[in-house]
Formats: sequence, C-alpha cells, structure tokens
Amino acid sequence: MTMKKALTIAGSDTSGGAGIQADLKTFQELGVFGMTALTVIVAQDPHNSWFHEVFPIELSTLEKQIETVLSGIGVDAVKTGMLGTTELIELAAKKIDQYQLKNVVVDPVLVCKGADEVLHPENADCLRDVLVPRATVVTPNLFEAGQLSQMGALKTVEDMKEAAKRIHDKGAAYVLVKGGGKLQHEKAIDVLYDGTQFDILEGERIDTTYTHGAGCTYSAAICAELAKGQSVRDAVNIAKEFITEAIRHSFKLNQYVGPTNHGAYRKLQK
Ligand SMILES: Nc1ncnc2c1ncn2[C@@H]1O[C@H](COP(=O)(O)OP(=O)(O)O)[C@@H](O)[C@H]1O
Ligand SMILES: Cc1ncc(COP(=O)(O)O)c(C=O)c1O
Ligand SMILES: [Mg+2]
Repeated sequence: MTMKKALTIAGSDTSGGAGIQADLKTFQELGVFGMTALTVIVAQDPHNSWFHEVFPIELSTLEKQIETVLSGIGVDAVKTGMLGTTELIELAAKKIDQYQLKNVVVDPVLVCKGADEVLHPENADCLRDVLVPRATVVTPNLFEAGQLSQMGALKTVEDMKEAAKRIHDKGAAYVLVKGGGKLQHEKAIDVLYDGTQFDILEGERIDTTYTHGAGCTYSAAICAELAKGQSVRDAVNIAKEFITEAIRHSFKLNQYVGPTNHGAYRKLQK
C-alpha cells in the first residue's frame, strides 16, 4: 500500500500537545505517513509556572534531517511550525526552493499561547519576508496576523480581512487568519483569503481554555489533506472540523496545560 507522505519542520513540545508531537499525531489520524525535521526543543519548568525554555538545534543538524527526507524519500506536502531563529527560518525557505515543494503550509509560530509579546521580533520580520512568500497557506493566529500585517492588535473580522490582504501581498497563495478563542465573537471564526475571495469559516466556539496545540494541529491537518490531494479550500474545511472536534474533547494534563484531543475526529467518523 502506498501512503501519502508529509514532513513537518517544527519544534518539539515535550508536553506532547503542540509542535512536532501534535503534527505526527494529526498526520497519523488522517492516514498520512509523517516525517520530521526538528528545529528547537521546548522544555517547560514545573517549578516556575510552566515557563517555556527554547533550545534551538544546530543549523547543520536541521539541514541533514531535511535532506534525509527531501533528498532520500520525497514528500507530498510539508508544514513548518516553530523555527526559533532567523537562520533556521532561512534554511527552511532555501530547502522549499531547492526541492520546489508544492504543498507548503507555514504556521508562523511566534508565541506560545498566553504570551502576547514576541520574544524575537527579528523572527517575525524574517517569516514575513522569507517564508510567507513561499507558502501555499499561511496560518497566523490573531496575534501573529497582527504582527505579520504590521497592523498591531486585531479586534474584528474586518481587521482579520485587512490583515489577510496585507499578508497575501507578501506572496502567500492563501492566508488563513484564525480568530480562535481570542476574537470577541460567539463563533470560532477564521478568515481564508486567496487574493480575490474571502471565505469565513464559522466553527462552534467551545467554552474551554484547553486549547494548547490547536494551531499546530489545525495546520498539520491542512497539510495532511493537501498531501492526499485536496484543494486548499477543502483541506481547510476538513481541518476545521478536525480541530473543532479535537477542542471539544480537549483535556487537562496538569494545572498549567490542556492539549486538544487529536483522536476525537476519528471517533466522530465511525
Ligand atoms: N475555544 C475554541 N472553540 C472552538 N474553536 C477554537 C477555540 N479556540 C480556537 N479555536 C479554533 O482552533 C483553531 C486554532 O486557532 P488558535 O487557537 O487561534 O491557534 P493557535 O493555537 O495558533 O493560537 C482555529 O480554527 C480556531 O478558530
Ligand atoms: C514546539 C512548539 N511549537 C508550537 C507551539 C505553538 O502551539 P499552538 O498550536 O498552541 O499555537 C508550541 C507551544 O507551546 C510549542 O511548544
Ligand atoms: Mg500557533
């Protein structure tokens, strides 16, 4: 049996709900063979309010991982997650060009949930200038869309649309701005823009704070569906159902973190 293959170039979330762990679980759930190139390792401090510490991988180590997969195997789709430094972002962009990758989902991770300040502003500039132009779909959350569009805080669906336009101007084929739990709205609203048309995705808004890894899971589901040959619009709609179910069945891991439940969508299909 041949399986479609996807690569995630992303960070390790030791707590298992986000990052490369979320991506692999999601690929598996959607029947796609997942492969990884690790960019950073994130550890959390149990004795200091779950403070996140980020340890970047050597540039040459990332390059060897990407070469293993792209030169040695080949992929049907790729996604990027937390990249950590401008050097790692630039390397990911170089490889996308070198291998002329087609289905490229860029999740422009600038912050972990809860933080509202970019620790490394140079990463936002680099993502905007170097990776966004190479994206088939770029998936900023409300905060990241404000940063990438240079509009600052976004508060309304109209703001999200304007941000999507400005990010699209940077060269991404599709822009998906996630309103999520941060937008004041009765629904969980995301805006998809292809340069001409806006699609408003309205999901049920679930009353929970256990949404750790929601963005990683959503972008991984889009990547998996693109690998299977879906159009961007269909991939995003399937992924929206996937993430809504995952959030509906999210759970508490400890006093600090509650991840989404990657297996929930599969159970719905039975
Ligand atoms: N409480 C919620 N109920 C339903 N959907 C949500 C909720 N919070 C976020 N979402 C959805 O989850 C997906 C990921 O969005 P978001 O949580 O904003 O991303 P990130 O994890 O990158 O911050 C989006 O489709 C968003 O609309
Ligand atoms: C390695 C890694 N990637 C990405 C994220 C972003 O997660 P989310 O999907 O909640 O935006 C996190 C957050 O902790 C992380 O640790
Ligand atoms: Mg995110």
